[in-house]
Amino acid sequence: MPIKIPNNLPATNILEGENIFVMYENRAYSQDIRPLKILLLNLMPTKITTETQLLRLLGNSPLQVDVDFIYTATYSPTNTPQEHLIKFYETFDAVKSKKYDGMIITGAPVEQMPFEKVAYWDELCKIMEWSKTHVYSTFHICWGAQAGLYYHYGIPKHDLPQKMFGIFPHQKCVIEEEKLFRGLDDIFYVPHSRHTEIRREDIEKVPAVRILAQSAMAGVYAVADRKGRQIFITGHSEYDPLTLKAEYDRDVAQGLPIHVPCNYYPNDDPAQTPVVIWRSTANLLFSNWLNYYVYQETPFDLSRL
Ligand SMILES: CC(=O)SCCNC(=O)CCNC(=O)[C@H](O)C(C)(C)COP(=O)(O)OP(=O)(O)OC[C@H]1O[C@@H](n2cnc3c(N)ncnc32)[C@H](O)[C@@H]1OP(=O)(O)O
Ligand SMILES: N[C@@H](CCO)C(=O)O
Repeated sequence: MPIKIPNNLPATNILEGENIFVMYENRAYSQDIRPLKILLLNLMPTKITTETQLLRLLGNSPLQVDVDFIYTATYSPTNTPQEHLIKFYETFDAVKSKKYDGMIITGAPVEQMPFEKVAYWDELCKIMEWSKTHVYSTFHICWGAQAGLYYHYGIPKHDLPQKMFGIFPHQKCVIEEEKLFRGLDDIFYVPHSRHTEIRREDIEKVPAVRILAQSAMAGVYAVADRKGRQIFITGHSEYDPLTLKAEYDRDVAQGLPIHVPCNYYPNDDPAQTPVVIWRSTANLLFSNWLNYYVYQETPFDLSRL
């Protein structure tokens, strides 16, 4: 939330110089407040787990948030109980006449397929096109980010020689104070779990987007368009303490080539309990997005979007 201070307090200049968000009295008096409308396009096979993880982070805010859930009409999820989808989810057709302050497009375990081979690719393209006129800011996660960068900007994904798997240190790579990372430490940690990557050199060819943060080990982390209406995040800040363990144990049980997740278990020993070093980053990332990129920028009257 912004700090509301008298119009001519000396601290105003100092805080504005640090890019701390200050709201003048006269704007505060005229600011209308209403609940935020967020759409969650859940492409994960673990839909209930993912909903819970994302709602936990969206709930860490004084803002009221109304969430609608959608899944794909052109691909029927096999791992989520039908009753759950019927009770809590809609498809795009049911929501496409509405407008939203924010949308989240999740990851999906389809990154090793060409985009066009994914069963719901055409539907996802329609949703991403619609998001440009019906959503103020869209937050894309992992494969959702790769899909968005490819659809909107033609940026390709590339196979990695081995899975990017573990908790990696990151740094912002823009000079100015970036609102998405406000309050984060100079080095912050994020889980990654993917077989593909997007590359700096491909992104730098597209003037409409810029890289906001990266990791020396895990590569590009955060990309955004110039207005912050599209955010693309390659990691999984929302993951629970034991999500990487579940993925690791699953792959070991199936005899797949998998290494112990980096920086996760004490002494890299899978018998020990992982130590969470990414939770505070996750909470700040989502509350910063909700506050600075959604709440402060979206029109009060969404029909004017
Ligand atoms: C890069 C990222 O975004 S990472 C995010 C993805 N992370 C995860 O999915 C982690 C959790 N997932 C898992 O552990 C596993 O996928 C499991 C255990 C849930 C299921 O694994 P399996 O039984 O081996 O695979 P299964 O054949 O059921 O397909 C898994 C998922 O792949 C996706 N999928 C597979 N083929 C297709 C396809 N042709 N088109 C679209 N989606 C597909 C679906 O999401 C499917 O799950 P769903 O039907 O419930 O939506
Ligand atoms: N995080 C995913 C990667 C596959 O897209 C998994 O381990 O299942």
